[in-house]
Amino acid sequence: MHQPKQHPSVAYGRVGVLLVNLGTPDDLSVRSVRRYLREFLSDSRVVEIPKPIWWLILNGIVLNTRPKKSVAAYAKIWRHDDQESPLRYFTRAQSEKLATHWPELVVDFAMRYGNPDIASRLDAMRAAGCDRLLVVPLYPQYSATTNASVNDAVFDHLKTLRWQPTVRIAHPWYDQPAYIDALVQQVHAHLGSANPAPDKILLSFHGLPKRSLELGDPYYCHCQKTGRLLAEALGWPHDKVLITFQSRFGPAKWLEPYTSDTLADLPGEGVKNLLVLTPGFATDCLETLEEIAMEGVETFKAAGGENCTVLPCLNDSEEGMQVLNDMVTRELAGWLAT
Ligand SMILES: C=CC1=C(C)c2cc3[nH]c(cc4nc(cc5[nH]c(cc1n2)c(C)c5CCC(=O)O)C(CCC(=O)O)=C4C)c(C)c3C=C
Ligand SMILES: [Fe+2]
Ligand SMILES: [Fe+2]
Repeated sequence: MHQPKQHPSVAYGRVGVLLVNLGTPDDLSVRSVRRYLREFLSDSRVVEIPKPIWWLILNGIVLNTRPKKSVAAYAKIWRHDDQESPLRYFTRAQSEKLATHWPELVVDFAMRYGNPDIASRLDAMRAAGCDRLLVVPLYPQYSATTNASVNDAVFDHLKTLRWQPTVRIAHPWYDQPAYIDALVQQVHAHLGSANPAPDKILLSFHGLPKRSLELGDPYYCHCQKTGRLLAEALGWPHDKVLITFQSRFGPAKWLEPYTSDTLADLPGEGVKNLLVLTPGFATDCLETLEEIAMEGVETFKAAGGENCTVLPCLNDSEEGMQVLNDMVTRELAGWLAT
């Protein structure tokens, strides 16, 4: 008997939320770190040097020298009990708490570089019946190097699908009241117990090549706006809230001032007690736990600084989850109404 062609047996009608963070090595081997760095640094959204020249530098120098140093740095912050890096641990935790808060949604997480990869998670959400998908690049401030790169990877995979989900990309939340509020709550909680009170607050954001700003990347301006709104919400004068940029990579000029220079200069300018936040990172990672909370604090103290507290990223804290829940509420408002 003639069998009608089966409709693909996909349940449908569900809404998915996919959190996407940067990526991180799978383990502490040089091999894993090299693989992750190769994928990361081969992305033309991240390194904009002409391909043939960069290929020679990347394969000739960077991937032969950097992985060993990076392994040593990751080893200082690795979560051995959880067998993963802080970045993946906290992203997983955010995803799990979001899923608990939104039982009607399919919530998952992916990494732009490394595992779990975006393509496999998109397939899993499709198989779970999601025909609408909210992709959340986990960066409060938009940059082409991060957000646009996530979008590239998502749409590269969607290109392979016949039945694509309806896709929405979360708007960056650098100026959202819930985000500024979460940072204010964190600072107030610290000030309540800080003795002595900090002379200044330093907001350290991940850097970018200065050229990105000149070419129109809004990241620098988003960082400045976060800083201004936070200072206003705290009622602190603007010169007491400093904005600096960390994690410079390579010989080009990056966004200034550099965090490391500022940390070395502040004690000489009379700032002995400092509070540091890294509000550009949704989760703690190598760049916050090692570069700032370890190396940065050491730099400040070696220059004569007395107290330097580095607050954790919002991570899966109550304040952090409020930011994500608020963002999902706003993004899905249209979909849930239909
Ligand atoms: C080479 C250029 C880089 C650009 C541009 C860049 C932008 C950028 N990165 C983040 C967030 C993170 N970066 C992290 C690590 C990291 N970043 C670079 C380079 C660039 N980043 C490198 C080479 C590394 C690896 C560090 C090392 O091996 O020493 C991380 C931490 C990852 C982890 O596993 O913990 C984050 C997070 C943002 C937000 C950004 C642009 C705004
Ligand atoms: Fe980076
Ligand atoms: Fe770094």
